[in-house]
Amino acid sequence: MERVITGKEAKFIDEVTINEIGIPSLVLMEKAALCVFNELKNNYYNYLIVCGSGNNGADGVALARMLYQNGENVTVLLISKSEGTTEFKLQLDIARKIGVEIIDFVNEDNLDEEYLEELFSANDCIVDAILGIGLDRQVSGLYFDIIGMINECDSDVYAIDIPSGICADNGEILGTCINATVTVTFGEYKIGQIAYPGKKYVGELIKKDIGFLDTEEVFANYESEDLEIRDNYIITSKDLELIPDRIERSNKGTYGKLLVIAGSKDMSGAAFFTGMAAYRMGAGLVNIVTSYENIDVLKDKLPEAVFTGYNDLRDECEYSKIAEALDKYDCIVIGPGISTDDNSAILVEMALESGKNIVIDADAINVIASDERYIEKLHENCILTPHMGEMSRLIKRDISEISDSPFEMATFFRDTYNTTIVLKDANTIIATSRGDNYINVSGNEGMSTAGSGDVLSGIIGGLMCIGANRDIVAPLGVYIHGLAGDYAKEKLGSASLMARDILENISEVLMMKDNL
Ligand SMILES: NC(=O)C1=CN([C@@H]2O[C@H](COP(=O)(O)OP(=O)(O)OC[C@H]3O[C@@H](n4cnc5c(N)ncnc54)[C@H](OP(=O)(O)O)[C@@H]3O)[C@@H](O)[C@H]2O)[C@@H](O)CC1
Ligand SMILES: [K+]
Repeated sequence: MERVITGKEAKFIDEVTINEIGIPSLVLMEKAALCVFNELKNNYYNYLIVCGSGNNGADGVALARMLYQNGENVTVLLISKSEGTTEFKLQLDIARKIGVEIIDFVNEDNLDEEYLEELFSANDCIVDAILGIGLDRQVSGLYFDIIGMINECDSDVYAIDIPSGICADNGEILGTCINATVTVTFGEYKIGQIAYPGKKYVGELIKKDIGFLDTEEVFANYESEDLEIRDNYIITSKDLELIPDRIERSNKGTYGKLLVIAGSKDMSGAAFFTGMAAYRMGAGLVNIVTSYENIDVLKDKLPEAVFTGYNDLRDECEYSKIAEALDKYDCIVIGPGISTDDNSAILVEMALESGKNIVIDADAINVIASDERYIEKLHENCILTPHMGEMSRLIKRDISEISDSPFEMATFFRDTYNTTIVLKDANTIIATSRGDNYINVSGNEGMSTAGSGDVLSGIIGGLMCIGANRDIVAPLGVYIHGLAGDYAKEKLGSASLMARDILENISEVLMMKDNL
């Protein structure tokens, strides 16, 4: 896994590197500018570097100097009214002395909108050095207009560190933002580059090491009074190694027993997808608990499973049959297609009281949302997997409020109920009961299709079942699900992609792990 940091955490790492270790700010800046220069040199005819007057702008001016000294056509456009940081003033002074062409838009009265539009389209590469991680308020006025004009022209746009206007802390767009072709960032990825809506505007994201002190060392050894460090990560393909290996001399008992409580009248598909996904992940034995009428059809589709049927759980004999199964099995998935009737409420209560590792999905979430009694029973071994609608019912907030700040909502829920939550969205946020947060980076738009969520709950259940580390099963499962969807998209395109295709490509992901 790789760390993803907020803008404030990035600033803290800057400060420790500069003030505690003694690496001068200008040395870091020179390296930052050099990294962008190496991406750009000899690739375009004319470069326009649009600069604010913070250190992001200073990076831009340093880059202009490097391009100029490499014999390229480069112009700097200054758009800030303020004098700027010490580094900015110094970079500007050097650039002027060396002979870089500099247009000071704010202080020249004869430059108008038409002039600017011509200037933007005359340059085939525009570099956005307006605002970086120091953005701290809504973008308005001249900055707003200029960002709009840059987005209108056809030139390639390279953003230094982060496209101007995106909040590095959470991906929010503060009024407007640059729509970048490429973003070159320094040190660690920032949340704003990975999380929607910011992610949409980052283009190709390139991360460069410019010599900051190691992040883990900074967070472990230095304290900041006004900064609460959060453990935010992304899962990458290297983490597939965390899927437990098959053992040569083993039997089905080695790979665990999973109870899948899924499906109700007319909803047998959900039980199939969840059970099959768990088997594809390598689960040893899956027992599907479902209403009696589903069993014949499921036996036909998934003969590898065993089945426990029920009709009415107020019947003592049926109740104790489920209680016995709950007792015998290692972990549980509950919810896909179970409906929200009285039987489901009884099943949810029994599952929660078992204290086992449990994935809670779909209608089981709706049952929990319907009565305070259940939400209080959540515990650290639960993984809830709501989509936006289910989350809205769960925490009684509007969907729009949740989708504007999914990160805050997921972490709030985890902090309140000490449970793991997987908030499903274009980039799913996972807040684990251990206190780590993950932003998922795999998957695609084709996966918004019926049954996709059932497959996810089966993958996470399967991972639990084969003994993957409890703290990692949720983010790793979400990543595997997305990757299986990406394999499916490669073969079928996104419009035709169905839940069964995600299922069929789980094995591609596991083979990828074997080839690491
Ligand atoms: N040694 C280092 O530190 C290194 C730093 N590096 C680079 O520095 C960047 C961070 O630099 P930074 O901290 O100076 O902030 P930055 O992003 O330039 O913005 C601050 C300026 O923007 C202004 N401003 C803010 N919001 C605004 C708005 N909505 N609309 C208009 N103006 C707004 C704010 O104005 P003020 O509040 O002063 O009026 C201030 O002038 C980082 O992303 C990386 O590129 C690298 O070189 C590596 C070494
Ligand atoms: K920028």
